[in-house]
Amino acid sequence: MPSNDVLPDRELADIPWLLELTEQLPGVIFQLHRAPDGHLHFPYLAGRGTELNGLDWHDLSQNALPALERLAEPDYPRLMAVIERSARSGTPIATTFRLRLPGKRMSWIAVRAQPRRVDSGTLWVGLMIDISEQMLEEDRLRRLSDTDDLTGLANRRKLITRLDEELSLSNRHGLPLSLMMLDLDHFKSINDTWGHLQGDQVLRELASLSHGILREEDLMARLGGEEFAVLLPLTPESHCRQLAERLRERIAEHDFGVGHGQITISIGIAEHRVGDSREILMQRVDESLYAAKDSGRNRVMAGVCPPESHEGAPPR
Ligand SMILES: Nc1nc2c(ncn2[C@@H]2O[C@H](COP(=O)(O)OP(=O)(O)OP(=O)(O)O)[C@@H](O)[C@H]2O)c(=O)[nH]1
Repeated sequence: MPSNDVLPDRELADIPWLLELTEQLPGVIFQLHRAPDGHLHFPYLAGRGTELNGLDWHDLSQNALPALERLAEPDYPRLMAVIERSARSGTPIATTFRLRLPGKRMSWIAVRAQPRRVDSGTLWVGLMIDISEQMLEEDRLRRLSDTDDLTGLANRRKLITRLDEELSLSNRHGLPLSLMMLDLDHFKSINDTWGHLQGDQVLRELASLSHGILREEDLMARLGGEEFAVLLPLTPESHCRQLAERLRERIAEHDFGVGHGQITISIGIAEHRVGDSREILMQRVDESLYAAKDSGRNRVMAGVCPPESHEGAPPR
């Protein structure tokens, strides 16, 4: 191998050096060939990334299928569509996919490849690199930025993102969608009497208690302070009200360690009206919550109902 790291001349004598270099690459460089009948194979594969258990790279030089069969379920049709599009349009492939190899967790792979038309079909030259660590880190950061530190619930940011998605589904398909906003009653006096740390513990317990009552597809978020919201997809207001009453009761009954019956919540609810914006829905829920506070706390109120039906839960 030459002593410097720049290839001096492209002479035949340099080929062993080049081969050694490619074998050491922390990834895979490849040629992928697609015949007119769709058959795919890798005429050339090199790099340290080829040392993957469970795949025989010699077989892949005849047929790419054993590698494609290792793709994660949704990635297979997507990658095949990307390859087809690239072959048709002559545009490069630039995508990521997940590959499952025996004895290993799912690996995230990034691929870049340039196509070229050849007599026998299409030939890509490209590279693949394992980006699993980077994806894990991105996932961790995304979770952090979506999560409320104290309670582990979603934060306002996450709620807004999910709410916008659900609103668009609801508007498109006329599906019911309800929103609940809940706020601890007289929480300041809990903090003043028991201290902020105990107050924090109450918030955490309230979060886990409520979380246990909700369905998998519901999203509970802490909006800040002692205010929470629950997004309930596919839920009309009548069901939302039942759930809110259950929550309210469960919390009023629970022993938070700060004196029995001291922790109660007020809840405002509203069902989305198709065509309304997110702001309008949130404003309606907010108004319901304030109405619940104004009319005595420890109760559930819905803005669209006449005031007399807004009374708190019937005595138990
Ligand atoms: N322990 C704790 N307290 C918090 C946190 N965030 C906000 N608070 C407290 O929550 C209290 C909210 O007080 P207020 O806005 O007056 O409301 P409230 O006392 O609950 O009264 P109502 O909502 O009108 O029933 C304040 O004492 C805040 O310091 C937190 O993260 N931890």
